[in-house]
Amino acid sequence: MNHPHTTPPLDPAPGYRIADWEITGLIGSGSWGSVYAAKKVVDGAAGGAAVAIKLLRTDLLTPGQRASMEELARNEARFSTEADHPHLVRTHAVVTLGDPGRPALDGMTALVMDRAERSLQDLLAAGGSGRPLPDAERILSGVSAGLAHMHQHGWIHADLKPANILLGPERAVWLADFGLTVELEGTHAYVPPLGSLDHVPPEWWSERTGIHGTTVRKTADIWAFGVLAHQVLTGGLHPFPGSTARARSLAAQAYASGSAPLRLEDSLEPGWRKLIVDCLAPDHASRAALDAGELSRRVQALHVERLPGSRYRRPAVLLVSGLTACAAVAGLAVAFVPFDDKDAPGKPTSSATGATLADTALPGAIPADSDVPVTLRPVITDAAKRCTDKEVTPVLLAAMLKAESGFDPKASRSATGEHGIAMWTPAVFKAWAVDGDRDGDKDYMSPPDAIATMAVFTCWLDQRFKQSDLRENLPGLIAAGYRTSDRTVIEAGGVPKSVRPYVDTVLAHLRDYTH
Ligand SMILES: Nc1ncnc2c1ncn2[C@@H]1O[C@H](COP(=O)(O)OP(=O)(O)OP(=O)(O)O)[C@@H](O)[C@H]1O
Repeated sequence: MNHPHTTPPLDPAPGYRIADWEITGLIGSGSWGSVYAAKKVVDGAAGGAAVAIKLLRTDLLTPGQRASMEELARNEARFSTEADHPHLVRTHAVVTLGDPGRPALDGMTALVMDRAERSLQDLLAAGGSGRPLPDAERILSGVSAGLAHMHQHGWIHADLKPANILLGPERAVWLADFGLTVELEGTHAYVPPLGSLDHVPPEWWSERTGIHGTTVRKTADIWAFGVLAHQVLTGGLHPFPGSTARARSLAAQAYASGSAPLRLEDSLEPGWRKLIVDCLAPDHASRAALDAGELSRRVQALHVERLPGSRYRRPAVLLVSGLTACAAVAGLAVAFVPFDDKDAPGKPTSSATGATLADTALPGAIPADSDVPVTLRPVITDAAKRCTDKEVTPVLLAAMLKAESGFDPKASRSATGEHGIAMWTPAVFKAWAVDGDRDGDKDYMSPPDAIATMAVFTCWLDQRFKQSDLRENLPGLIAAGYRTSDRTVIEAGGVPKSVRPYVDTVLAHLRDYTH
């Protein structure tokens, strides 16, 4: 952020305890706080899960700065605790320090978060420029999914930049730093006049700053994403020329006013170039055509991951009429696109399995001789691609669907209010719903919607368990979490007794599909 200063660390020494955690060292300092490495205290010693603790300070400030900084601290605490998505950093606790003996710390807010290994900024700083980061598309895919979730809930991040993207264990990608996050009031909200010069949209400079602050709209995040995507795909190059942030922002304003063209790096692939051009539409109105949900869908479609040891590229989740193999399921067409380096798009699908050759090479692919209905196979395979975590595979989803409903799209358990092929309860489905067939609505009785939503939810469960240091028998834990809840499994420290028979059934199906 473009803040007046970076605060000196507060230096709570290693060994200092904050609620159930013990500080082990300083990670770094930002504009209004410092972040410390810490560990959970277990049996009196700091031997538990690793976390990061951000101490938000409001000392060292003039009274004028203090008011807006206190608001930022409140914001950060509020949005951090409400954020609940695999691509938003998770906050375990917000603690107000009570330490009258240390006035510098007394009354300070501490956010206890999942600990990242590095930020995207660190990764960009370490790499040479001109080449995409090794994991560029996967990172952008996570960022766009997190952003879509925020916008869907009416929040604007308002400070999207590489320093605020954290990269965690197990290849996690988290949006972080919710200090400037705001909730929409109608079509816009107000933030204090802060933000990274390199990532604010050109209209930011001409928006009035009133008593509420500066106007910010969702399209500001879309612009910031465009800048960030350009940086990630070119090893750090900003889309606008200039050796200082001020010069680059002037170049962006010249482009927005029509006096200079947009010149993106030649090396960008056409699909990405088009997406970045759309994100960097010169004004709010033209940028508003692209909402974060659509942005995320386009990014997922461009996210083509190379599988180690495979000559195939992982198929993107994409609708391309004319190139698709369609499977009619419950009267709905599900499209899916094979990708291969050498072969032309539209590579034939195997009519026996409904899956592409590339798909059968995917880890966890549904075997040709299984009892999974042929029409469902591409739907399940497609759904599994929504999750980049290796545990969520087509065979795991298939095993769960078999245990849930025996693959019956009309299944229903009225006693528990569970319906459809994935046995969703409508309220839970609503919270996670994905439009799997992209027909404009999300329906738990529609197999593509129900299965895509199952994939996204199981992906989140998988990440929740890994973050809670539950790593053994993840397929079993995922099945248990699906039948109960993430919290029940985490509190039980494994598969709860009540769902053991169900989990055993899922694991038996999984074995059938993998042996
Ligand atoms: N959850 C986390 N896990 C590990 N490191 C973190 C975590 N959150 C922040 N950090 C790191 O701590 C340092 C300080 O972060 P902080 O958010 O306070 O400031 P910043 O983002 O660098 O700057 P500013 O707040 O001014 O934008 C950064 O290096 C950041 O990458």
